[in-house]
Amino acid sequence: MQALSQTNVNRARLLITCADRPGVVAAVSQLLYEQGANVVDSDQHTEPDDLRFFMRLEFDLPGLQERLPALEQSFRPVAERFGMQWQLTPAARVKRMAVFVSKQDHCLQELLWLLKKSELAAHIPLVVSNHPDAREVVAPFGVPLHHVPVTPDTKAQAEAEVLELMRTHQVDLIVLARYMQILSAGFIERFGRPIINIHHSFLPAFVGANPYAQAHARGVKLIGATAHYVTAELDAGPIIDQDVHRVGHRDAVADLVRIGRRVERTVLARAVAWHLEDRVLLHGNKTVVFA
Ligand SMILES: Nc1nc2c(c(=O)[nH]1)N[C@@H](CN(C=O)c1ccc(C(=O)N[C@@H](CCC(=O)O)C(=O)O)cc1)CN2
Repeated sequence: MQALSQTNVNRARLLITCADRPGVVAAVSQLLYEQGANVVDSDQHTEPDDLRFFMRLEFDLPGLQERLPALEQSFRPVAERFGMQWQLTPAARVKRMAVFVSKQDHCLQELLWLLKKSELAAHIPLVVSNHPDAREVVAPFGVPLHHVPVTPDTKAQAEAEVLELMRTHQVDLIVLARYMQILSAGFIERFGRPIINIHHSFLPAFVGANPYAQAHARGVKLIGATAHYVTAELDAGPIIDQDVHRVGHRDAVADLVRIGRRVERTVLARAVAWHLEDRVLLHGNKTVVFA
């Protein structure tokens, strides 16, 4: 069971995806009005290519916690009428986020710092790493680190151990904060919930390992970082956020790595915050982000 944060316990978020047609917005608004809800934020988008409709609403409903089952029950006929995929989430229900890291700890540090400053609406029950280095990073934040070494011969056993940790800690979201192990399709399927990765290049350029070395060899004038959902295909999942920074011929690979760290941690933090606030909707292998 996710913890309830101190945010407005009567606030909820409703995400909707369906085929676009007249009457969708009116039907949703009318239903919420009839249930006594007050809409405080609403955003929508219709994809021109396939006329797919996306909507995100935030609303307040007094006694939300007790009235949620009845609200869901009353919304179902509207969802069925329009063929909606939908998700109704109390804003106070804080997601449980596991962070995975290898040796580069700047993205982990960013997430832990933002959590400490209450700028990230999540609870981090554990950090998982294939190396022990981050133990000193997490200690001041009181977050346990589970060191699960991975070798080609032990990968399956290691993934089974990590999956059990995800289950026992009731993890809703995994964030790969420069975790340098490729997750198997089986792991992704068995976890069955969102996994966000920060790739240290402006995808789709420079997929895979060592993107800064690849970028330097190519003579790029921009380096970047990409936060994306993880799929079985490496660095090919739906992109949530990206950013870039200028570089030049005087910059060695080490300079690209140094400059890139700032971009990586900013992009990952923004993407994770948007996911935690239920602002990211999937559209095939793309996203609609109501930032
Ligand atoms: N199924 C997926 N797993 C992971 C993804 C992904 O998109 N899908 N992203 C990576 C992160 N990553 C780049 O951002 C990345 C990590 C690791 C490698 C790689 O070649 N790793 C080698 C071994 C590395 C080591 O010895 O530590 C490997 O696993 O064979 C490439 C890209 C995280 N996982």
